[in-house]
Amino acid sequence: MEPVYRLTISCPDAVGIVAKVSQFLAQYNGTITEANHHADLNSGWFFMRNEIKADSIPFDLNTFCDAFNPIAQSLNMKWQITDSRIKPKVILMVSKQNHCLADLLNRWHNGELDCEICAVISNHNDLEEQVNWYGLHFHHVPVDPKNKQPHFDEVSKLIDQYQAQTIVLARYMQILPETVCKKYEGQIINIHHSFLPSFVGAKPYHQAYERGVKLIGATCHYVTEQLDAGPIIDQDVARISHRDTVEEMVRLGKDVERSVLARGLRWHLQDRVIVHGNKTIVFS
Ligand SMILES: Nc1nc2c(c(=O)[nH]1)N[C@@H](CN(C=O)c1ccc(C(=O)N[C@@H](CCC(=O)O)C(=O)O)cc1)CN2
Repeated sequence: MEPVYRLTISCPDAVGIVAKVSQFLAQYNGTITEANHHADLNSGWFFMRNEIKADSIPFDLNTFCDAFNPIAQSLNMKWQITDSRIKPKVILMVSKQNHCLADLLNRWHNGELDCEICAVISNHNDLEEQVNWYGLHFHHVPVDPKNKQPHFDEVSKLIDQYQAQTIVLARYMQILPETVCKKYEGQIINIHHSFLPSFVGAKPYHQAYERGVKLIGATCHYVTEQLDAGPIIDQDVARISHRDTVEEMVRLGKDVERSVLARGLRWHLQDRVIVHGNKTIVFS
């Protein structure tokens, strides 16, 4: 893949934003290989994502930031620029279900997920052998139902030790405390096994079965302290019928969970997701 810089911008809408950013890049002979914009007329905010050929910019990222800052400040931008050659560090968190973990590990192993998986953390040791097969670190951090805080403290310590920027809850089944959610805001991605906002919380397939739904789904979202209510990155559904037992719904749902989590994570790793309030703009 051609090395690129990924420039993402959010700012109050105004005339000339695209022109000023494009003029800045042209001034330094920057070659734009992908450009996406969105003006949210309801909120009055503007969102941009540019990919720029890394070797077309005559200086490093720190110098780029110094040069771009005056424009960013003049337009009250929230912005970031990353280099596609630097693999994002990812930690996966699981409990007992392995279908999402197995899918992510396989995609990572065959190069579909361009990231560094630093480790897998679990409150159970069921999946240790599967993780070790890939030569990855596995940390079993048990949960004491009477006092969960030591578990969360150890999880936070491991995230910081590995310097992971992204944490993926791949059917990890513990509710993270507000402290953890705030500390890693915008960095924790969850796969919820329903089409949110329907069926929040535990056992959504059982809730759906009792409701008699004709569609089941999965939702990839950022984690906030409010359970299964964070900004949605991606969703999908599958048809079911009265003939399906809840076990069949779970089986059919797993395919949706796997594809939605992989797609949402890939977009996040490519800086294609911008969070604004409790929503996302996804430049897929
Ligand atoms: N703060 C948040 N934590 C978590 C979120 C979230 O959105 N915000 N998503 C969940 C994942 N999840 C559904 O997708 C989910 C996981 C666990 C539970 C739950 O009730 N867990 C029980 C313990 C269950 C057990 O010990 O087996 C609990 O934590 O008390 C509901 C929904 C991940 N965390």
